[in-house]
Amino acid sequence: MIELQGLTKRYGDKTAVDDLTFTVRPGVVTGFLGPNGAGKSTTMRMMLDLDNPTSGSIRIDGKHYRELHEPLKHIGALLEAKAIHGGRTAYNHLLCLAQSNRIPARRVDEVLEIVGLAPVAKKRSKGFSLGMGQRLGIAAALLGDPEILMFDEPVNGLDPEGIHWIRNLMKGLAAQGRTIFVSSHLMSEMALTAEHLIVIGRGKLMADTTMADFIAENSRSYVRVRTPEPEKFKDALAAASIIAVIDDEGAFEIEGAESAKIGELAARNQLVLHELSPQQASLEQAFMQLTAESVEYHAGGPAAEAGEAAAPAPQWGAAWNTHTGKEA
Ligand SMILES: Nc1ncnc2c1ncn2[C@@H]1O[C@H](COP(=O)(O)OP(=O)(O)OP(=O)(O)O)[C@@H](O)[C@H]1O
Repeated sequence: MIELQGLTKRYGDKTAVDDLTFTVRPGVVTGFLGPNGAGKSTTMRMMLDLDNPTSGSIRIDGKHYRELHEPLKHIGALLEAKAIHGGRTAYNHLLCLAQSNRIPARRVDEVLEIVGLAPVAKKRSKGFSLGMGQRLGIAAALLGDPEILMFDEPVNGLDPEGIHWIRNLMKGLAAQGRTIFVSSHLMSEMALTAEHLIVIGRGKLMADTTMADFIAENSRSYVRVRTPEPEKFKDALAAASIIAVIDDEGAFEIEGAESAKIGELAARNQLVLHELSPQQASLEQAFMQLTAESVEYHAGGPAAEAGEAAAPAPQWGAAWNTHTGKEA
């Protein structure tokens, strides 16, 4: 479980993360959404102790990251596949991580098997494709067999097979009772993967709810009807006091009535229907609706704010030795 309480991060007078309070629970995939610049990466970096909050706190299974004894055994993360030292073989890369966290070497073979890299374990990661690099990053995240896993944009640049694989991996890990927290810009992918959603905009919490409720609450649902007898259908609707609007294609859009009721109404009036379909917005439409106001830079809008030079970021994992060394 990951618990955020009043988490705030300011860079000068810019508030990147603004008083975030939420809990990421085990057993489900929780999606982390927000427009560009909303503060997702900053939040994830603070969760991994790569950045200090200005105020507020983060608890990983009840403890601060620094209090975790061998953090890799509690929380694993895929931030950027590029962080891998290209000169090493996949096996050696993982072995170094394992050794610095006192994880037995046999676990390296296990994770290579899980991510499907066993056949190329002795190859240098320099020659790896993007998909192989992602798999290696995931192998590193799984190394300590942690109960909590975080993935920042895990499917970026992957082919459909790779996307499918990561989706099933995350769902499988959640089904084992682990806590899975994942950010992605690909709404259609998120809709297939996540059961719960945390949505932020301009650093603030905008939604903390199930996927189904998020879509229902932030979009319009209606029944779409096409008929070759629109005038008669209009009369039938009017007689039943049902209000409809007609779209550009001449189809009826009816809110507040179930499709069964509309179908029965048409049957009673002996009307032919060519379409009778309940319409539910996609996650993307619901997301756009909710976050329209909080998008930092619209297309064609103002350029990035001046003076926002981002400091080079420490890599996650760089401090593993220090932490375990200090507290071992
Ligand atoms: N080191 C830094 N110094 C100054 N400003 C920063 C720094 N890091 C992030 N910011 C600013 O904080 C805000 C949040 O950035 P962050 O990268 O966390 O957003 P994000 O939701 O991950 O965006 P994206 O989806 O584009 O990756 C942005 O306005 C960004 O410019």
